[in-house]
Amino acid sequence: MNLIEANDLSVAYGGNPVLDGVDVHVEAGEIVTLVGPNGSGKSTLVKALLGVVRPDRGRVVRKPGLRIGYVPQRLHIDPSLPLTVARFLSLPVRHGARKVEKVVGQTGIAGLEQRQMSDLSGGQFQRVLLARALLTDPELLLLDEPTQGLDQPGEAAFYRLLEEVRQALGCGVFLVSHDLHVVMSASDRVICLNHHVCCEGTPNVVRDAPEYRALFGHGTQGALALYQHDHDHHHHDHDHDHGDKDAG
Ligand SMILES: Nc1ncnc2c1ncn2[C@@H]1O[C@H](COP(=O)(O)OP(=O)(O)OP(=O)(O)O)[C@@H](O)[C@H]1O
Repeated sequence: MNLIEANDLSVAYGGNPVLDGVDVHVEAGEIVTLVGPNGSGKSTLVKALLGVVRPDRGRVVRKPGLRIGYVPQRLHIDPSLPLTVARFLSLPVRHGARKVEKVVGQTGIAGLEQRQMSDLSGGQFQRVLLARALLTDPELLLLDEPTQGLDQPGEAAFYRLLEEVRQALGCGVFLVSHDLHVVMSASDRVICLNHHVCCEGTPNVVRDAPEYRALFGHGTQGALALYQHDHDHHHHDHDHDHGDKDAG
């Protein structure tokens, strides 16, 4: 059963169509990545899934009682406002100490609890946002460009963390990325959006799809290879086919 699905979803702002007949779904335990150029409607789709944007046509169906953990695209915290990580994690709802400790461990932010939010690095900040989203035991994590502003190793580390969380919780993950980089191969499914769904499938299928190439060109292949290489401890030569297929 799908955790969430959008059926024939259309949204227009002031007569400008932003989403046009979009169908997407997320099942339990899968990581689905939404890619698309700037302004293609990715955040609008996330907001529609969250229920904060009302569609003009179509509808969003959630599994009854679905618990969603949301990690926003950005969150500005006034640096003059004293706010420790521990306090931030207790907003808007205070959770039990054991629960907090578990999530803090899961997201690798132990030791940061008494630090000011405004003093955190970009990668630490994103992990804290993820930790807060995890405190509600989400069945679905919705993340809108969670690695914005991180360098490529930071981004790769964040996606590995997401994979671990998915494994540990069995939750579905729906995340937005506009730059692709390392994200694609961490996904079970990639959906390429440009107001409508241009193409979707496994990372490799989408990477090779003409609709995707038309939008993004060929520039991301290197990044995809880099990520795969990163996970592949047996081979250090990734310039060539390993030839395994020809064996026998
Ligand atoms: N509340 C709003 N009122 C009017 N126009 C809006 C509103 N929200 C978004 N838009 C417009 O809708 C279009 C899609 O915006 P959206 O934020 O969904 O795109 P995106 O794919 O997430 O973009 P980016 O990659 O730049 O974050 C843009 O042209 C944007 O200016």
